[in-house]
Amino acid sequence: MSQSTFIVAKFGGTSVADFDAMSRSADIVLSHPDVKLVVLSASASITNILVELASGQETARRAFLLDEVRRIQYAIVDNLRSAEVVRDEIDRILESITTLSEAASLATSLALTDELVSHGELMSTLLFTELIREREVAVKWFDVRKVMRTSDRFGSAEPELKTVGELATHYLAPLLNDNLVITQGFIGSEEKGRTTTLGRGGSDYTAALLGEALHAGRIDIWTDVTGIFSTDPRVVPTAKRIAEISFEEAAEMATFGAKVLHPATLLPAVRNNIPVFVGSSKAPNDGGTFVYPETNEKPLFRALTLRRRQTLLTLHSLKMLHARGFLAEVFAVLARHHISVDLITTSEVSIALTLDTTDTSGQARGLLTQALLTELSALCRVEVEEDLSLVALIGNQLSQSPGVGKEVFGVLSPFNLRLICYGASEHNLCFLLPSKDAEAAVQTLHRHLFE
Ligand SMILES: Nc1ncnc2c1ncn2[C@@H]1O[C@H](COP(=O)(O)OP(=O)(O)O)[C@@H](O)[C@H]1O
Ligand SMILES: N[C@@H](CC(=O)OP(=O)(O)O)C(=O)O
Repeated sequence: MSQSTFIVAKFGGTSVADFDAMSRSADIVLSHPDVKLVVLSASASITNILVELASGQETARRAFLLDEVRRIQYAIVDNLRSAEVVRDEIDRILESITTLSEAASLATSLALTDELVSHGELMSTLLFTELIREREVAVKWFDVRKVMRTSDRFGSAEPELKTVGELATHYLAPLLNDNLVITQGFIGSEEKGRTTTLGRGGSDYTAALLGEALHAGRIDIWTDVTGIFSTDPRVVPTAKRIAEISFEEAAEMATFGAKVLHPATLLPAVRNNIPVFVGSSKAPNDGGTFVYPETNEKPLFRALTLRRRQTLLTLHSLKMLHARGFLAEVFAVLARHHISVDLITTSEVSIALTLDTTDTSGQARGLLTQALLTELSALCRVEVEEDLSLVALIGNQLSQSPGVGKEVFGVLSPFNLRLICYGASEHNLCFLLPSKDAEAAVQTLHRHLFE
């Protein structure tokens, strides 16, 4: 397969939310003959419902949630011509969801959660495959777990790249010669065959990983916005679309909370120089954003991102004054608990840090276990502050340009900033503030720097 033409197209939850959305997405696929592989998320809201079921629900709530899943998926089935065949398959999956939800109400586990949650992508892909088949196109449904080999870190499994490459070449590549292939984003399987997931929003990552494994020429991410904007258009409706953006800038945006791309999406693209396109399945003719290895334009201020539900840990130790090894001890504890630190500032007697939650549901609470707090408390006094948000200004040469601090922090003077990181990266300047002020801070900064 030629590297220059083959496209992997990924459609997110809103693009397969209902029959009309699926039909629009099918139109996009069929109008792009170079699209050979389609990666889908679960229909919008299905994953959230399955996550809730997996957390263990009492009978009445369970019945309500199961009805909701059935209602959303049946509404699509009912519009298909060969509804009965697909209905049987969807019914089998619904039965499996019911059984697993009952098990989760007795005892939950991350492995069970991944197994249960994977059913969302299994259903959306079955429905979409049938919809494409009705357009008289040679199409195959493919279970991505056959090739997406991951670690057994349920909930945020890491792909095993070499194996994924080998399995994809063996099982998936041959199918692409004569068929359009529809497969699942987000899910994978570990060595023993148990289902895993790549973390919330992980379908973008799947598309990029499969693009890498199969030497795609482009990865198209179809979502509900017409590209990557200067900030989340839901927060600032006047945000401007970015026509072209570099891998580096887009990766910074994704890492710092621009939900439009999963933070890991660009890793495979960067490794293989595969351009990424982001567009809206609701308005496919309105263009979008191209993400390229490099762009000619490198503006000082590129975009603003907002990441909610951040937790700040402040660790106070009098021992730290003129002492050696305190930071090393703290980081050893965090590493033992598989926690990567996101932002950090230090003073003579304290460390303030936030936890990197980008691979999880976006909430730090699960990371801050009692065992971790107990171990840290043995070293220092621990303070935990929640309900904070992280705002990042993404740009180029930020730390080498005079006046950036004055321009940014001057505008932010009405806000109480809890932590500032500036200087470590030339591509970002970030700060924490109470969540209640976060949108206002983004709106104010956007008005000042981008409008
Ligand atoms: N800078 C940004 N540009 C565009 N969209 C953004 C940005 N930051 C956040 N978003 C949000 O990302 C959403 C799309 O991501 P997501 O909801 O995960 O879509 P999908 O379900 O298609 O994967 C948009 O609706 C938008 O609110
Ligand atoms: N369905 C999964 C995976 C995903 O990527 O979804 P979306 O493309 O709708 O963000 C989730 O909700 O996390």
